[in-house]
Amino acid sequence: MSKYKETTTMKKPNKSNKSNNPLDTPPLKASFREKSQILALQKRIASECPPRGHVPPLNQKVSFRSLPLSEATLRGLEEGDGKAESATGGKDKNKKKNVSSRKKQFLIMTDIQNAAIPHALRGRDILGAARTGSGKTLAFLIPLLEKLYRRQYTPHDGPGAIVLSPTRELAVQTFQVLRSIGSHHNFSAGLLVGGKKEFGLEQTHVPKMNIVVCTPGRLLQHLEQTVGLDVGRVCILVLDEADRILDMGFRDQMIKILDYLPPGNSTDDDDDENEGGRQTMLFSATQTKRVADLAALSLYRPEYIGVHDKEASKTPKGLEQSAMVVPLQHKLDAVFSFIKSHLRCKTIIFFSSCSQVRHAWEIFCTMQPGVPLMALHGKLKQETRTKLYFDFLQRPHAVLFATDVASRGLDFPNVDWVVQADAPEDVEMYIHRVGRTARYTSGGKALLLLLPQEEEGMLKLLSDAKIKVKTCSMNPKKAVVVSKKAAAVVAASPDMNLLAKKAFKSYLRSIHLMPNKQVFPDLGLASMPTVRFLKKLKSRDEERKKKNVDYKLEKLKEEIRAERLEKKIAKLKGNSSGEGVLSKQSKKKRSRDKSGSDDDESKNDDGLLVVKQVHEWGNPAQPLPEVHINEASKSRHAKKIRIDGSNIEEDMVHVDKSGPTAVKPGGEELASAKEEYLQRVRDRLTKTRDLDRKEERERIHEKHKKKRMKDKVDTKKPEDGNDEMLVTLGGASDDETHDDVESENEEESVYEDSDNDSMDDNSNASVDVKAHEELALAMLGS
Ligand SMILES: Nc1ncnc2c1ncn2[C@@H]1O[C@H](COP(=O)(O)OP(=O)(O)OP(=O)(O)O)[C@@H](O)[C@H]1O
Repeated sequence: MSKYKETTTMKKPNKSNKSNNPLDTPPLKASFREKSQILALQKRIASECPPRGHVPPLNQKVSFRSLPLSEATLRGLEEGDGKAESATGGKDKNKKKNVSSRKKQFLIMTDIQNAAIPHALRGRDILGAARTGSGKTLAFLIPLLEKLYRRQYTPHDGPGAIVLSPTRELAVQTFQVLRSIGSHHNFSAGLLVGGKKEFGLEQTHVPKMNIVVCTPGRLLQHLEQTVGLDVGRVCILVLDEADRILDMGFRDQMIKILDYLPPGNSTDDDDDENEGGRQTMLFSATQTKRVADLAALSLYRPEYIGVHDKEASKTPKGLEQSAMVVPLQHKLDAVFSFIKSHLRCKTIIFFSSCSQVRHAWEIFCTMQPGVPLMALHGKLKQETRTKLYFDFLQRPHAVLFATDVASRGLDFPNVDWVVQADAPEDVEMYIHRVGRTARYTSGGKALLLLLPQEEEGMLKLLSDAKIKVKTCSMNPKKAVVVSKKAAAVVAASPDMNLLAKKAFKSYLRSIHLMPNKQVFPDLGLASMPTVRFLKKLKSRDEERKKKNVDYKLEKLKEEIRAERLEKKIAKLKGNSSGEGVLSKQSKKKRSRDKSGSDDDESKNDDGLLVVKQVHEWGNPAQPLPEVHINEASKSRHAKKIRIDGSNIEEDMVHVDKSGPTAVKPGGEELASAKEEYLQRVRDRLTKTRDLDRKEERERIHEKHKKKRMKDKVDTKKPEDGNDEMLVTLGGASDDETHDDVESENEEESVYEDSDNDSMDDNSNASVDVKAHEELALAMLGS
């Protein structure tokens, strides 16, 4: 595939930045064969182009070969996309041999491609809308490549096309598809996303990139700061997920960016070769008013292509959608129950904020559900984000906790389930989130968790938008309660405690900020009740903590043992009744404690730790199984209680393995026996703790060792040196330039420098996903 070709002849900057003069077009460098192919393509485009406003019927199954496309693009499409390999999780030992057979080939156009590409080839501006997973990426990348090809751009000609993506991951993915289908073109392409430190290095490469795939912020940074960047020849601009670009507050940046670029199409002359101006294409699965605003800013007589507008549903055909009502306090239970009963699935779980994602991920990691857990959100370092993205891409089974940073455009193969733990803020967000599954022709399932308050409003909103959602409820046989364990985890660590509070606050904030108050009613949040709500949860939290500590039970056990011992001692002393060894006061206390525990039990039955009978949460009739707390944590917990002596009664008889100690309450004997006993317990616990710590250290050491080994293989440099931020998509690769590249690659080992944010205990990830590594490397830059 691609070999590097350093573009050494830099074009002089065009100060005006508005070069639209046809005379200013790049000199003709193509071979005679190419020139005649281009002429033939131009003729075909002119004669075969559909009239304005034409949208072909659906399900036409038209082949790419029937379009006036260059041989280079057709070959790229037919050779396909290496991403399909990842579906195996890279576990196939014969991978190298089977690569071509497993590559996803693009032979037949999807509906949006069939409808949009012919108009786009003619140079018309496009406002494209089609369901998620319907192939919009190729619908804009193919015309883009073709335009540069017909205009004979070479790596020396600088930027000719820009693709803007709202998120970094989406930009990476688009870049990946571009490299795959553009592998027979001789264009230079680059990926510019924020969060990387190599801005200076990027600056040297940007002016040489024919195709720039980027996020708006980073592009603007370059437009403003990179000397020598001439965007005067940009003849095609794509805004992927256009509505989101505006959503995210990119609007001002977009206006500035447009100001740098050549003006858009402005002529009615329907001939692309006349170079009327910059062609602009906007794509999204959800067209909103904002996109229309943007269209007004940058599109001229756009062709509106909404291929699924007349369809019964706005979501993919193969998608099964359901919703389940879950009270807030059972949300984690519901999510964990879901994970436990879908261990062999690939699942994305959406939360509304970074801290909620972190919180759920941290808590569930401690419970080791038996499937790799990952967390993707905007507060991670870019390197970590990229690694996670590729890690999840290649895994056959995993759970990804994510914010909406993963809701748009990402095309993870074989996602079985999308769970929305927090309701989306609007229908558009719902559509994009569920659209991470059931992509192209595959099926998928989506589950929406709703608070009782949200149920009515959200379901109405969805049905108004022609989205069919079945309501369902939890099967109690599959439900588990994690509240106790979660409370223990939170109680055990101040960091977790802080995170839990943060997660809850940001959840409240997100609900409070929800624009649609009919769907997200007060929840006690509009004014004062916010505090009430928080208070409520605090007390619940404390309850959970107490229950989890379970010190009363421990105390009771201790007392029973002591009572037995007391009897034995009394027997030895000839006091058969045993009276007086264990004080009446103590007995009273014990019975009080017993009744207290019973009370606690009944409280449990009433609320948090039970779910309703079949299909309902909160019914006291049927207690749910609790999540297994592993032995290590149990013993650690017990130690904690006893080391600080909190559960040891003043006036009690104690016993340990080394033998009974009879003590009289209040006496000197009692004091010294107690002290002795405590000392023994302390010693024993210290020993066990040391042992536990050692084991834990060894476990972590082992985990890091595995990770290091994995990283070592992962970071093997690609043979053809694809870890550049500037790549030539395909074509020429003479020895001279290759040598240059080899030496450059020697310096590049960014990926080696893995951070320690391993998101996943299971580190036996496949190491053989070169295509993805290459992109990760490209993204990380040099
Ligand atoms: N013509 C085609 N033949 C076979 N597979 C295709 C074709 N076009 C696209 N695909 C595949 O369909 C999947 C979805 O494509 P893509 O990511 O472009 O969808 P999208 O419409 O952009 O989705 P979203 O709205 O979520 O961004 C990808 O895996 C892609 O490889």
